[in-house]
Amino acid sequence: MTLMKSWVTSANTPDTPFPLNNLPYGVFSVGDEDARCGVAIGDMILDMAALETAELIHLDDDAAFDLPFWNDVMELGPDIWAKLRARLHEMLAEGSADQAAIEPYLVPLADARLHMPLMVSEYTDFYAGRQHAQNMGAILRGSPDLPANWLHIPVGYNGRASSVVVSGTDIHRPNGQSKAPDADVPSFGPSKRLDIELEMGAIVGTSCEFGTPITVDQADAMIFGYVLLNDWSARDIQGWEYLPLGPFQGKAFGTSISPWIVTAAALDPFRTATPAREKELLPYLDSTIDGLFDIELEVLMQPEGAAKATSLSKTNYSRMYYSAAEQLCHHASGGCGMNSGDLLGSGTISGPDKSEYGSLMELSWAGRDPFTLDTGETRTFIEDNDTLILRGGAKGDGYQIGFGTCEGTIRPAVKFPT
Ligand SMILES: O=C(O)/C=C/C(=O)CC(=O)CC(=O)O
Ligand SMILES: [Ca+2]
Ligand SMILES: [Mg+2]
Repeated sequence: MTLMKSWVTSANTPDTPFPLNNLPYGVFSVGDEDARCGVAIGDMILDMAALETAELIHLDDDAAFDLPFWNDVMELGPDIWAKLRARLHEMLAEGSADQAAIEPYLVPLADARLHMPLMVSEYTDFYAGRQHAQNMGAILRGSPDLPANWLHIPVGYNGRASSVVVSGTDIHRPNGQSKAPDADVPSFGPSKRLDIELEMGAIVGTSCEFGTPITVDQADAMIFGYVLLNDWSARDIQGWEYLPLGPFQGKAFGTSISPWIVTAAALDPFRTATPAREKELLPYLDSTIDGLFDIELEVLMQPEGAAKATSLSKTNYSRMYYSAAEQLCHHASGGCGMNSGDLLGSGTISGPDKSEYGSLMELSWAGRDPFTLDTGETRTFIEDNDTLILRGGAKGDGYQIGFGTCEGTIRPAVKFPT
């Protein structure tokens, strides 16, 4: 696939994250105007609500775009998603007859504030990165051996939708209960081992009914798009609470996502197969599709006052063992209905080498091996006022499908009421 040219000339440069091939969906506002749906193109946002009012685009009998979320469009399903994308391509392509009519509805990205692009109905996080699972086993349980279920089940836990926030939202260091290895009793206070997890988030567009299982191929068709996702993790809280039921408060205080939903359609040229199966999966997890994507990912850290961020690691989404479609199929397999707006975290993405690790827990090996930033400072975990940044994009021939960044700054813990 090569660059599709647009009359929005900033969309034709090789380094823009938002060429005509991409067209990611976000929610934006300018000044004190209401937040509404927009589509990124080059360094501009196409104001979908204004286009709808001007009757230049029409999806449904109800307003679909003068809303601060994309859920109404997501619910309409793949045929309408394809029609919308085709209409956007037609309007924005070089030589389009619509150029003069559309031009007034472009807003500079630099003037806009970006909001959550969807209402997250529920959030589930998986554990599908093999290197990450082996590293966590080695660090926490003394052995890199995978749990007995891991090669058979996309392991996951139910997270919190209420604390999923858009990139740029500050996160307070959580207070919580933990127990130091040499302490007799637990204590309560600000986490001392605050971490990130580099993940992709898959967004469910169409629902499947309570009680109705789906195939992996059906699950894949339900996925509207993908975002970058940081599953902030308080390792000391997690380490004390997680047996026997898994993560709880250690991951409930915040999950950040990038502001643009990159559609499954835009990512289609970058599909890759899941890796060879070490153990054959049970038939309900069979599929005919390539469920992963070749998306290059990077983790960076920027301490307060530093002129630029330090790159900590680089990896690729195609490293995962299970695809989002397999995870969604497994999730629904027992009869659990999946809703439009469901967010599935891929699990932490770590490649085989240390330069590809997707958490500070792994990069500092549980704090034993500090790393050095470009400022000369060292870190094991996150300090107050550090900013953590995830970046990602799929690289085509002379263009890229970018996600924008997923970033957040850690602020000091709030004082607990006494
Ligand atoms: O191995 C463990 O005990 C813990 C693992 C995690 O914290 C990872 C988790 O949230 C799932 C993932 O992101 O892969
Ligand atoms: Ca996680
Ligand atoms: Mg969360």
